[in-house]
Amino acid sequence: MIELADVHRTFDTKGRAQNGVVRAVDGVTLSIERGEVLGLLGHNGAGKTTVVRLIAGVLTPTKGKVRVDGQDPVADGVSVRRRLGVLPTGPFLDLRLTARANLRFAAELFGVPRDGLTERIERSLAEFDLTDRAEDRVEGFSAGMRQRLALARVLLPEPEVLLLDEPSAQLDPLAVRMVRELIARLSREAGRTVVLCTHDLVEAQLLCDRVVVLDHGRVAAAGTPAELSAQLAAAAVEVEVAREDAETARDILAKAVGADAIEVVPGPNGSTVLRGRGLPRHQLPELVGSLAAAHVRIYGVRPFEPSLEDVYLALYAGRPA
Ligand SMILES: Nc1ncnc2c1ncn2[C@@H]1O[C@H](COP(=O)(O)OP(=O)(O)OP(=O)(O)O)[C@@H](O)[C@H]1O
Repeated sequence: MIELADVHRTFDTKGRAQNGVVRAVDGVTLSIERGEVLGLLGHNGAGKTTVVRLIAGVLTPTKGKVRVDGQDPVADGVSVRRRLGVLPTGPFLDLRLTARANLRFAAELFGVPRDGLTERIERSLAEFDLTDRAEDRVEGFSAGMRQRLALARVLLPEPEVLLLDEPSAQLDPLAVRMVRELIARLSREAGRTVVLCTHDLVEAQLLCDRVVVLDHGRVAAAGTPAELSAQLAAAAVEVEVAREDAETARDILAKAVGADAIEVVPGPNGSTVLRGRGLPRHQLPELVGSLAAAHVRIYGVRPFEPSLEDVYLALYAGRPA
């Protein structure tokens, strides 16, 4: 339903970047299915927001094609925007208006039917825990309250596609959980398509069906979190041993995976955890046998499943930000 085909977007700058041109998006091809939650990851300046702005039709590609349900977000802007809910990173609320008035204004702007609108606004205020502050001007709101109101505003017209640029930035842990549950519910129950820009890898792992990692405007990796883990961060084993036996255990593990593939971290209750990358599963019993034969006190042996964070770090290892 959302297609980007070899999309480029450059910006002219006054001399600081190469030849005065920034390649914000540099040949991105990707498609996002209906009902999918797609995570856009990448360092600061990787091109995430630019991709979102291209899908929203706020920017025109320098080259390539963007389509939302077959329509061009720039040429068919009105029709495409009717289906999109965009949460930008910057402020877009009217600070002089109250929370309730901001929602009323948005409803008018997006042509939300008047029938049942008052109830809908009250429900939305309650859902985002803003009922008590509904008559206060937004200029007096904390960053987290503004973000909650911004989300309420985006969701009011019930858009089919949500483009969310860092939705949980600035939120306290409770609000973060609320927003994550909301996103999960919107995709699961309401079948909404969500494009989620985030720096939070736990959030991406939790919510996204698929993630795309951007690096200098290009797709550096794409797939489900599980696929990326399998491709990019080798499976490993974690062995928890008594601290005094860590040296012996390390030598034994090194014979199996090589000294460079071992990471040593403090474990619980004063123990030591040795993480060995790339140990084939069938060698695990032999490893445990060798450790036991050397009288290493073993407190635990577990396979280590790489998280999206490990994938991300593996992907960016040794590269400049
Ligand atoms: N309007 C603009 N004018 C000039 N350069 C721009 C403009 N918008 C984006 N850029 C540049 O394009 C590159 C990509 O920016 P973008 O905002 O898409 O990155 P991002 O991945 O969203 O970063 P962040 O994680 O910091 O939000 C950056 O080098 C940025 O400076």
